[in-house]
Amino acid sequence: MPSINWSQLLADILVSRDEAEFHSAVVRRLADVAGLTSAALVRSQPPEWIVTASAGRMAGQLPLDLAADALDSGTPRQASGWNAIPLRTSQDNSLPPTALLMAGDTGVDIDQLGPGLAAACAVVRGRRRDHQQAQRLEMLLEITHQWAQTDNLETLLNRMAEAATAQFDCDRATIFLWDRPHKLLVGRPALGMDNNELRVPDDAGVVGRVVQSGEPERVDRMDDRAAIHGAVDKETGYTTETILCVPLVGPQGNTFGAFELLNKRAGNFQPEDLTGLTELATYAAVALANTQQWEQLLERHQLLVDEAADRVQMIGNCPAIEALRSTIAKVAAADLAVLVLGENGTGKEVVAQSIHYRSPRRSEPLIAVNCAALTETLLESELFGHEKGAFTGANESRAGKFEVASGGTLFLDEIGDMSLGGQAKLLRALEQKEVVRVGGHETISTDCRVVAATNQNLAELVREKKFREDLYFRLNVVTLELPPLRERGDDVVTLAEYFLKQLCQKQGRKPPAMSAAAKKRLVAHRWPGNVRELRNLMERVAYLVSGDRIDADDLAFTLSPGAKKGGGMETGLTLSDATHDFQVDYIKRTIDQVRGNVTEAAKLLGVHRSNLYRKMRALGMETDED
Ligand SMILES: Nc1ncnc2c1ncn2[C@@H]1O[C@H](COP(=O)(O)OP(=O)(O)OP(=O)(O)O)[C@@H](O)[C@H]1O
Repeated sequence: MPSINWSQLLADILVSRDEAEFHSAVVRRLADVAGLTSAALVRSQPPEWIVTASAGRMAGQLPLDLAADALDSGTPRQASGWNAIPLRTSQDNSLPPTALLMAGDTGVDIDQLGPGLAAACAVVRGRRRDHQQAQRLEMLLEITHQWAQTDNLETLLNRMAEAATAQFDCDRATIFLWDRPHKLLVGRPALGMDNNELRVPDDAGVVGRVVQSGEPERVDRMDDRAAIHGAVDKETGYTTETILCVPLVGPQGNTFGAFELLNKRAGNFQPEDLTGLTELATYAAVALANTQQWEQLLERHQLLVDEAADRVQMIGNCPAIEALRSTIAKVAAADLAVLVLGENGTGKEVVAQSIHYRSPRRSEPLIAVNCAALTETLLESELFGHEKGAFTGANESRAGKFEVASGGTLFLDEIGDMSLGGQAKLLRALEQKEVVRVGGHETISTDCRVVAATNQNLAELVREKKFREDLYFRLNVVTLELPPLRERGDDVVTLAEYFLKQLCQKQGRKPPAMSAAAKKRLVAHRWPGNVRELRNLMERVAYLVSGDRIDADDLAFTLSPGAKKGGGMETGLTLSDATHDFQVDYIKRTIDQVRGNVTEAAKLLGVHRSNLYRKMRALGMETDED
């Protein structure tokens, strides 16, 4: 009596990697049974039949009607020497409708064979599902990691579509975002559409129903075409045959869009595709929410950048300033190192800001460092950063200005005051585009454009060997020179009126008008403190002059030490103005004498440090406390 070797079939279950392999093993084993001429496994996938495995002599066509009969009735059928046995199991309803067809005198107990094989198929299928599940999770992890690094919505949507078409073996994928106020679903990517974007009413077709109901939907090949919103196919010339669509649900449980797959490459979308896409959509929803927040942040940042850029204005129409403005416009985009020369207070920092905000680096930081204010050791830590414990007081690691300004612009003010040791380190950082934090070992790449400035004659310093020649050439690719204010003619008045307007606006009042005599006096002054001095004067005037007119007498100038060189103190001042000017001048000279050390200056002047600050403020002088 021929019989099936069940122990061999058991071994087949163990070694088969998937159902297809197991089906082949089954029909091979059956063909070995004496008396059997042919065996085949067939699966019904309307409108077609798929022969998943066959063995033996295939005389003529397989009796597929008989197989259909057996599947419909759920019991074995016999006709014209063929047996059709439905593979069904009571435990697993997810088995696709499959039947075993056998020809010849089987002698096999067919009542036992159907449920036995079905159970074995279910085991193989289950194992395959577990394997796929593990693979899917692995892939999901990889995909979501990639998504987490994407901060641009467009790129993210494209990546999601790519990942989904590959994972679900389908032709297209589209992510729809719901524009509720306009009752629209905006789908991207959308091949064949303008801007790669699709706009459909939010109640149209499968995707419309999915967002409205919050429930997934599936359309198979044989389903009613009416379910599909035909207008899009008409426009793109594409034929949609199968669809799988799931809602995108936000963190508050709100549906904000849908994830749609089109045209599974083989057959219809399967239940496991639905599970997989639902899972993928959960992660997609999180990534999309993050990106949108990120984009909002970027937009806000951009607004701040625009605001900061608008505030930088280089006022003045004299030929030198006009020429400077046009050179800045040319060099800003070129990413070249720029050296800005000019006396104190002429606007060197304004030039650095103008360059930065006109350059492609404008959205990145602009960082200013005053090289004169720091000792060599402090400067090194300021520029390159330090690691925790690198020196006494380094309680925490800190990034240096080179790191912070990476991508943006580093403004090195008073570069002429940098020590030779500091210059050597700066040169290395500029050449290698790398820094090492003080007390650290790791090299950190930086990419910042350097704009340096000084009020000293750098070429002279190079000749005197106080400034490195190689650094001078590295910083000095383009030189911009700011003229002193006394050489800018009527720009003094333009600037004075600009500052006055700005300062009065802050106080919420109309700026007072300047008399002709006041303007004349402004133009005649030598302005040793340049634009800064003018600004300070206007600040005082804006606070002290309450009327709507400024006269020459209202302008009590603050003479800085440099003014002496220009011919001494002005005459024609009231005694009170002259006393004021003398005090300002004397304090400034004393502070300069001790290189900016206010405590030392206070000692020389015989006053307490805090009293000196108070006096300076009363005189309208700038203090380093401001
Ligand atoms: N052309 C200008 N238009 C408008 N404001 C200006 C102009 N030039 C200078 N200022 C203003 O004058 C003040 C001093 O300018 P800034 O700090 O740029 O000068 P600086 O040359 O860098 O000075 P220092 O040499 O002391 O560092 C700032 O308040 C600046 O905004």
